[in-house]
Amino acid sequence: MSTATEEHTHSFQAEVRQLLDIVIHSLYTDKEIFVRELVSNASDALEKMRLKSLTEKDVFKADRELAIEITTDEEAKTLTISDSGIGMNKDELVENLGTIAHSGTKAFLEKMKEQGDNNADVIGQFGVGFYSAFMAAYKVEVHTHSWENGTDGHTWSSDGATGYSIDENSDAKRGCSIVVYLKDDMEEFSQEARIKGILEKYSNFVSFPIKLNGEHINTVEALWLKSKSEITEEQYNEFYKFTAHAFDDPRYTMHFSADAPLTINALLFTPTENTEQFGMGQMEAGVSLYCRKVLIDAKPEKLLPEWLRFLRGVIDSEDLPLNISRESMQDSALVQKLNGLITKRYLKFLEKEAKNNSEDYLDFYKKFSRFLKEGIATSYEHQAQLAGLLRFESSLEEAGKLTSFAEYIDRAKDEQENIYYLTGMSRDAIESGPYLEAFKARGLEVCFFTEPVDQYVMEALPEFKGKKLVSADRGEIDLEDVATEGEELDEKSAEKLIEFLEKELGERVEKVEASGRLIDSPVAALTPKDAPNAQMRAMMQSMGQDMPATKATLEINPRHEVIHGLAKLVDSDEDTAKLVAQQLTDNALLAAGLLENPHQMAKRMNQLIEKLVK
Ligand SMILES: Nc1ncnc2c1ncn2[C@@H]1O[C@H](COP(=O)(O)OP(=O)(O)OP(=O)(O)O)[C@@H](O)[C@H]1O
Repeated sequence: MSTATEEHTHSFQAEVRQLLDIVIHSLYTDKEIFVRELVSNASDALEKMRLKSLTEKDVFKADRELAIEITTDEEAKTLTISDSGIGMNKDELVENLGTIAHSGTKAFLEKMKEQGDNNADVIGQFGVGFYSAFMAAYKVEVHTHSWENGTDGHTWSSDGATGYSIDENSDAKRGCSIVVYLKDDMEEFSQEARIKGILEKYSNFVSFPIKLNGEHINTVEALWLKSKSEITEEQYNEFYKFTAHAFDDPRYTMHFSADAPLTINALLFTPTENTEQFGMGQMEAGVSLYCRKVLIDAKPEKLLPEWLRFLRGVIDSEDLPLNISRESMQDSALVQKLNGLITKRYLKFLEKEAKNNSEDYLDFYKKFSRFLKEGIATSYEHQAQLAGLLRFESSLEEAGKLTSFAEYIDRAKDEQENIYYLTGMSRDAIESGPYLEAFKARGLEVCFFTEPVDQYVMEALPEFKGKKLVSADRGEIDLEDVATEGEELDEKSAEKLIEFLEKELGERVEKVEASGRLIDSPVAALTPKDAPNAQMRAMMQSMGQDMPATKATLEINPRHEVIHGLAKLVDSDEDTAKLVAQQLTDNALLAAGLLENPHQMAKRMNQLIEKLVK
């Protein structure tokens, strides 16, 4: 049927060869998924065609019906899936079916490499799209003509080994016709009944007619418009996998309708896996916008906030004008309103899940907390709800146990006005730092935040339910004195010591103070109000930003033996006192992550040791 005029052979990109090797040799036990992949691609190509025809006048064979035609041929052992969608020109064939454009597939390969032989699990989490056809095929042909008038038709053909050929094909119709030449043990896919059984699962989600050997087999149904009681879990799962090209089951399925203030039918899926965690690029928005069953935009970017890009599914609103253009839609007040309403509703859903199924929620949180935190740092509107969804370790809970701000408030005394937290590299790092002891001694709980992004997140979050969020390394926190062991340095000696320290330390610190907050440490450096703290500084510096030096307040512990000793040393041996003062300051700045020039420290240490051993 095709007329080959000139033949071109091409090699697959190395990654494609690698991928095909995995697809052909190891693979999914579930062989039939390749049918789903091809039908799903056909459906996408048809949607793109429908949208294109709204704006493009010059379409090749514009009157061709938008449909999918599937034929089985038991004798020839072939399965053919044809669509009248947008098709591909030659460059697009090379780009789409010769390289790996999809960043997810690259991540898939990486993950396969990491896991070695044990890859069945990994495969379950990723799609390999079109290439999955080679699970069943010894050869695949794609006959295609792009929607663009004036371009040529082509046939792409490959055995899935090293490369493919592209020939001109003047008979190619608009769209794609994919012929799968089945391997001997895959002949079942050339039987009509087998294919019919497979298509039953999702053919009704396709909004175009599907014909199997000439017979129309689907009734287009908008699952999201049906009532929950009519839908089985399997239907929800199939719908998710089909429309989102997903390979996991949805973790949460949220299906609701509302009449006021807008008429909405929404079906939102939260995936089981966060593919960004596997080092994939940023996900694209994945909730489609419909108006009365008609697709307006498959991936509208502003329908939901960017930090909800992991959601999949459909939002259908009758209030949208059908003829709205995609560009003006993005910025319309209506879409903004939808955005706000649905985000609130979804966060409420998460709140409920967190309360009723806390184990499952924690699993979700471990994989998806990054998105919630991104939300706190970037959207003021939903901050309060998002803050309630945060989970973290704290000084009053054992290691590994996560808690929330609400639980913190329950445990705190009524009169406590602040929620205290510390950020650091790990729980260990925070616990061995100088800041926690003062809070511990006073029975005050401190939340631990140990991810690098937490610094940004906490800086962006001023309060929770009326309690101020305060970093425990801040100088301005007024902690009441607690009775502790050790005699306090008398007032006169303390004043004298402070005067000595301020003179000796000069520009290195903002000021020196005696405080009641310290328990086990002789000194601590406290970050002044409004100055970026250590983690923030490190982050800004790693991004190439110049940071002015932060001058800390040096607090001394007048009950500590080292301070008593230093006070005496000022009178008896001023040189050594100076060395000790500088060294204590270095120690405090080091613990605070504020030490700019550590080389001096080693030199001074040596001087001190010298004095000690003499
Ligand atoms: N029937 C088709 N009509 C037109 N273009 C197609 C068709 N099938 C595939 N393509 C093109 O080939 C590309 C690669 O397809 P493939 O199934 O490998 O990945 P994908 O659909 O982009 O990603 P995924 O399936 O992982 O979501 C598609 O993005 C699309 O541009």
